[in-house]
Amino acid sequence: MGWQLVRRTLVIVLGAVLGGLIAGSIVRAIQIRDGQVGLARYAERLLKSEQQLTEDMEQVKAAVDGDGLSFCSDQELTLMREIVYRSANVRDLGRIRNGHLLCSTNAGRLSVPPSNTAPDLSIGTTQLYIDGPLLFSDHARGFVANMAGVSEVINPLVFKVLDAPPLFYSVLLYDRDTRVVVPAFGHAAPLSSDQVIAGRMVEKDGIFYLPVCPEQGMLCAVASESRSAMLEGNSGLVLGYLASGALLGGALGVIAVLIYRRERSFERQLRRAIKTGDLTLVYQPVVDLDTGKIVAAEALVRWVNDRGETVKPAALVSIAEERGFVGEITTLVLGKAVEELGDLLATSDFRITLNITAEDLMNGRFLPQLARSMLAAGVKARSIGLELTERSTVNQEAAIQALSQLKKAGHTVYIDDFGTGYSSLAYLHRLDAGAIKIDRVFTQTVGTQAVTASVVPQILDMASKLRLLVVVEGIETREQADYFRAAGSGILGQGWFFGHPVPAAQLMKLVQQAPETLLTT
Ligand SMILES: Nc1nc2c(ncn2[C@@H]2O[C@@H]3COP(=O)(O)O[C@H]4[C@@H](O)[C@H](n5cnc6c(=O)[nH]c(N)nc65)O[C@@H]4COP(=O)(O)O[C@H]3[C@H]2O)c(=O)[nH]1
Repeated sequence: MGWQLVRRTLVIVLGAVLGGLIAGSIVRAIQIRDGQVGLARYAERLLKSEQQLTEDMEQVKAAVDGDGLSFCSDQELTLMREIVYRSANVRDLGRIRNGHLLCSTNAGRLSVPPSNTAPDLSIGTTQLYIDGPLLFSDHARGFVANMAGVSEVINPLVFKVLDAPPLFYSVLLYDRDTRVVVPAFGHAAPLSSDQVIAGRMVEKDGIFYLPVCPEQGMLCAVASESRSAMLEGNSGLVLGYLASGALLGGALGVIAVLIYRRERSFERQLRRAIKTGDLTLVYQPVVDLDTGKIVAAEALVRWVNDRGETVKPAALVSIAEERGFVGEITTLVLGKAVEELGDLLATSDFRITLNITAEDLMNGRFLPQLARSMLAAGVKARSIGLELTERSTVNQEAAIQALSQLKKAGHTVYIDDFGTGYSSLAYLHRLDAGAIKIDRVFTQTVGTQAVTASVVPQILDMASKLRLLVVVEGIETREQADYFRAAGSGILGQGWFFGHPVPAAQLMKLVQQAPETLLTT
């Protein structure tokens, strides 16, 4: 009892821990997704700033180019100073002739033009210096764009306003012809030119980088944020998720324990019912379609549990199979069937069929038990057929061996629910089964347009070639009965049209009655 309590508590605790873990990973995934959405929004803002800078630089150049004043004159220098004063991004403005800077707003007219150094990047006629020397002081350096006729020094803090830790930016120069990308402003981004141009999110060393390059212009941007920063914050929400996950997991654990207990109690009740013989049998008539005579019956188990509920046989058989005691049900059914119908079987050609499982086939006890029961009741082997689903014969070699033993003993083996499994014709031949029971899904297609209807004639044809007895299951209408009667001779039918499963006494009465004119002439 103590151990059981420990086990149940463990299941619930495990459920809670698992639930917490699952919720935790869901929250993390949500946080990362939200973080990436935020990063994309930030990248858009960077792009807008880049566009503004590009437009500003172009307007400044156009204003100087078209000023109509004489080159580097006092009037032009005054105008250029006004332009710089008004510009948000340009900090110094100069005039270039023959590749040499001849005057600038900061330095005035230059008697000796400064010597030219190699640019970091040349795009068309524009030469770009990321960290170029500035004229107003020996140590001053900055971003310089020398265009045809005009030189512009850009405010190094132009993007600084966008720095919003934990979000960081990098602005890069982009030469579309050579597909080369060179970092210019902001933080370093360890991406190759191709990665930047591709514009797809990349994660490197725990940092997400989102590059964006506009369709035009010479600037690209990369927005970045670390994974850990994305996962930080909103701890209330995270804790909430974790707690609900743990709660849900715990609740699932409780449900699992309850289901287990229910199954255990179901199993206990069933075992008790088998011991006390509380399982009963009903028999469903099987009719020769040619004559309308009841020639056989299928034994079907029935159980009303402690609560007065009728339990479906498929459910109790599957629990018994799962827990390894289905053989006890087979033994009980065999004993009851022989006890209830032994006289009829011993004194006539009437047959019954019993459902058996793969476990019965393999356990080695079933066959001798069957033989003993028949001997005691004076029943011949051909009076007892055994039904096996295709599923039970999956273990091919063992099934073939077990089936051949049954056949040798004189029993007919029926492949139940035929057509719903995976038996190939060749396999069926190797199994050496004597009969097939065509599943009721095929019977239902008779008289309909269902595609499977076309399978029925093929099954019948194949059965006739292999000399297999055919029982058609689930006949519910006269039309279905007529169809199969017309389809060949010697076919047997079973279904509500001929009769529901009934207790033994009622079956005996039905068998003794003259065949009803169930079939049309
Ligand atoms: N819709 C429809 N159904 C019809 C008609 N005629 C008969 N049936 C139902 O179809 C099932 C035929 O049995 P099964 O294919 O061997 O399928 C059986 C069999 O596989 C298994 N079973 C029943 N009794 C036993 C048993 O004693 N041992 C074993 N191992 N399995 C059993 O449980 C399954 C279900 O049995 P049941 O619920 O008794 O359901 C029975 C029967 O009541 C019809 O015209 N229309």
